[in-house]
Parts: sequence; structure tokens; C-alpha cells
Amino acid sequence: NHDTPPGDRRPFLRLLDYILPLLEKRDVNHFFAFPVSDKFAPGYSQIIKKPMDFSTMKAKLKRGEYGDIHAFQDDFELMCTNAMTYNTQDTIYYKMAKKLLTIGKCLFTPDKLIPMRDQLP
Ligand SMILES: COc1ccc(C(=O)NC2CCC2)cc1-c1cc(C(C)=O)n2cccnc12
Repeated sequence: NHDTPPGDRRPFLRLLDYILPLLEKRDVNHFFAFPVSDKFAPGYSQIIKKPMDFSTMKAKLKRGEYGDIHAFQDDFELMCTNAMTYNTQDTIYYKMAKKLLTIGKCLFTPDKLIPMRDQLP
């Protein structure tokens, strides 16, 4: 809105600037760092209609496309569920997706978010 000072980065957006790197760090093999290519994942674009990855989320965050924290959480969960849809349970991708989902769910709980808000630089 017009009366928001230009520097205003709504507290929840600053929270996302803080949370995104925390989640990326847990993806140690960078399996979720960039869009999955059909070259390495045959038929991926036919099976997964809404691909998502950390680089896309970072770009959306920078472009101010996340109106609230829930939209960010939805993309994070989409990224994980895509991997659990395309890959079978015995794969490293499925297992990493499951782990990230658990970490994300824990991070996004209010009792974790509220104390973070006070720690923001
Ligand atoms: C950005 O995506 C990737 C980047 C790098 C790698 C990779 O280093 N794979 C090597 C570990 C065994 C081959 C895998 C992926 C990858 C992610 C995924 C996901 C997230 O489904 N994937 C699925 C099938 C085949 N490859 C992948």
C-alpha cells in the first residue's frame, strides 16, 4: 500500500529471509537447489505439473511474490511433495524430501517462529 515506507520489509518477509537459508542448508546434496531436469529424471515434467525448488522460491521472495508466510510454506511443501510423488520411497530424493518436510513443519510452528521474530537482525 502507498503509505508503507519503501524500506519496509514486513517482519514476516524478513523472517523468510532468515528461514530460507536454514532450510537450504539441510539440503546438503543440493537436490532441491535447482529445478529438476527431465534429462536426469525421465518424464518429470509430464508427472509433476507444478515444479518447485529453492532457487525459484528465492527469486519469488526477492520479487516480493510471497504475500504471507503461508504462501512460502505452500511452495516449500509443494517442492517436498513433488519429490515424494515422482521418486519411489527407497530413493535418496524421497528420503531427503521427507526429512525436509519434517524440518519445515517444525520450523513453521508458532512457538518456533515467534522467538525468531525477536532475534531478527
Ligand atoms: C536439482 O536436482 C538434482 C541435482 C543433482 C542431483 C545429483 O547430484 N544426483 C546424483 C546423486 C546420485 C546422482 C540430483 C538432482 C535431483 C533432484 C531430484 C528430485 C528433487 O526429485 N531428482 C530426481 C531424480 C533424479 N535427480 C534428481
